[in-house]
Amino acid sequence: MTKLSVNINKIATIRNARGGNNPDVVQVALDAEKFGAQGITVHPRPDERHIRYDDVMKLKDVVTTEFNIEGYPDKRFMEIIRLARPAQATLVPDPPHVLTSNTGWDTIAHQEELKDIIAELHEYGTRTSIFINPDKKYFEPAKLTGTDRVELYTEPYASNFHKNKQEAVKPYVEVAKMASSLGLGLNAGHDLDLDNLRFLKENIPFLDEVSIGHALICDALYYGLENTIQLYRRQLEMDEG
Ligand SMILES: CC(=O)[C@@H](O)[C@H](O)COP(=O)(O)O
Ligand SMILES: NCC(=O)COP(=O)(O)O
Repeated sequence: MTKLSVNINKIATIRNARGGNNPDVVQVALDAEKFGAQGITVHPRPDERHIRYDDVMKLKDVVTTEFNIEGYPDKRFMEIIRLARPAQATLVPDPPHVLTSNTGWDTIAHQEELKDIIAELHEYGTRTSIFINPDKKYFEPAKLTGTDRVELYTEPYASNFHKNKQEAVKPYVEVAKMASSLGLGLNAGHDLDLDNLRFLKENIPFLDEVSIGHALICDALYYGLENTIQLYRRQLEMDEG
C-alpha cells in the first residue's frame, strides 16, 4: 500500500495572511485524517512563512496517523524533532529563503554529516527519509548514511509528464528499483497531482508513501477537502481492487 500523507503547509499560508487562526491548521489536520489522509506532513521553514514551530508542537499531540516533519536539519529543526518525536523526519537540503524545495541531497558530499544527523534522529525514535534526486549515483551513498527511506524529488517528473510521461518516469523507475534492492524504503513528493500520480504509482507500485500539498489544497478549493483526499487515495489504490 502507498500511503497518502497530506502536506498542510498551504493551510498555514492562508491562515498567516490575516494574522488570526482561520483556517485552523490543527483542525484541518484532524479533518484531513477523518477524510482519509494516512499521514500529515509539515515543512516548517526558518522564516515560519507557513507552518510555525508552535504549530508543530500542537500537531504532535493530536495527529494520530503518521506525522512527518520535513526540513533542513539545522539546530532548530533538530530540537523540534527532539521535542515532537514524529513518526518520520524528512531531511531536505534547502537554503533558508528558497521559494520551495528545489533539489535533493548530494549524498556523496554530505554523507558524513547526514550519518551523524540520522543517528541522532534515530535516538529520538524517529524514522528518517532523505530527499533525493533520481540519479543513481546518490543511492548507495544514501544507504551508507543509515537512513531508513529516501524521498524521490518528483518535480522533474511532474514538469516533464505532459511532454512525454514514459520518458519522465524512466529515471524514477530505475532509481526506485535500486533503492529497493538496497533495502531503502521509498517515498515520493513534490508537485504530484491528480494528473500525474496514478502513472507514477503504476510504474512504481512499491512506493511506501507520497506526500502531497500544493496541488491537493488547490484541488480542494473546487472539490472540497474530503472529496479531494478521496480522489487522491483512489489514484493510489488502483492495484488493491
Ligand atoms: C520537501 C518538499 O518537497 C516540499 O514540497 C515541501 O514540503 C513543500 O514546501 P513548500 O510548501 O514550502 O513549498
Ligand atoms: N514532500 C513533498 C510534499 O510534502 C509536498 O509537496 P507539494 O505537493 O506541495 O509540491
